[in-house]
Amino acid sequence: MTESVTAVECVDLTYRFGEHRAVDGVSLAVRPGEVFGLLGPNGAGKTTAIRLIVTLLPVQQGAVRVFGVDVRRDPLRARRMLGYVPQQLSADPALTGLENVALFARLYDVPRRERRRRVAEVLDKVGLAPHAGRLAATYSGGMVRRLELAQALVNRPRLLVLDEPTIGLDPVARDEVWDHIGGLVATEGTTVLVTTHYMEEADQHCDRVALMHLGRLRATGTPGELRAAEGEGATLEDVFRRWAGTHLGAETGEDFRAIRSTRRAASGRG
Ligand SMILES: Nc1ncnc2c1ncn2[C@@H]1O[C@H](COP(=O)(O)OP(=O)(O)OP(=O)(O)O)[C@@H](O)[C@H]1O
Repeated sequence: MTESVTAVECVDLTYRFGEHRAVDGVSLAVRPGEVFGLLGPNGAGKTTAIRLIVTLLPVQQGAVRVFGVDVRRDPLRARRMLGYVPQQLSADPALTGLENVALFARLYDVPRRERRRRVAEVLDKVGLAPHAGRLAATYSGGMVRRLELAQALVNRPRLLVLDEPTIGLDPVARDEVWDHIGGLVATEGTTVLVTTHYMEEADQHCDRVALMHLGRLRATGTPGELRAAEGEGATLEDVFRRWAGTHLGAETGEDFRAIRSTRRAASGRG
């Protein structure tokens, strides 16, 4: 089924921390059922933009609509349609996988009689059913990410918003996370808005991307369009480097404790 309403629409969105414009006149439209990547280096403004979209920061200037709902006017209605996986850890290491997801089912107000089934369903969807009874503290970094995905999915969101979903993961775990994201789009028609600074991943897994630098969108298009405009043989990294004048690094595989410190450092909370 084709939906005509835009999944996420930002119109001249601006957000200031004091005098500093973290997001500066951003306009973008995410289409229903696409995987849209917001790309940029640390400090580009990606997380701030995402937080505005998921209603965790108040819109100061401009507008955000999620499936036509103005998040400033009706944040509760907007929230009901979205699932959000923040960059910071949202899984509790002292709970089992199942308990973590059950907690989110309660937070999202999933009807009591449906909770057990929904929790089992999403754990199965992310491949964690066999490990549901284990403490999250014993999970690998990739399993933690998939658990967080399950937490966000228990609400059956139309829009899934992921902030750096593969940061700190090894290449195999990263592929697994992307496989699950791709599966969701294919089976449920979920719209995905994702931030990343891994250009190769964006190239491979996003339908369209927007490059963000110093609070502004510098280029938007399919990865193929952006590469072609840059010149023959160009990579998305080349496109990005031209706009940002910087290069983006790689990460190695990590476990729960290491990923916590990586994500803390990545979010500036040291
Ligand atoms: N709470 C805050 N107070 C003041 N400035 C902030 C705050 N949060 C972010 N900023 C600043 O706003 C700008 C954008 O930050 P933001 O976290 O949105 O970038 P980002 O692209 O998501 O980077 P990262 O990948 O590191 O999260 C940066 O210059 C940052 O220092």
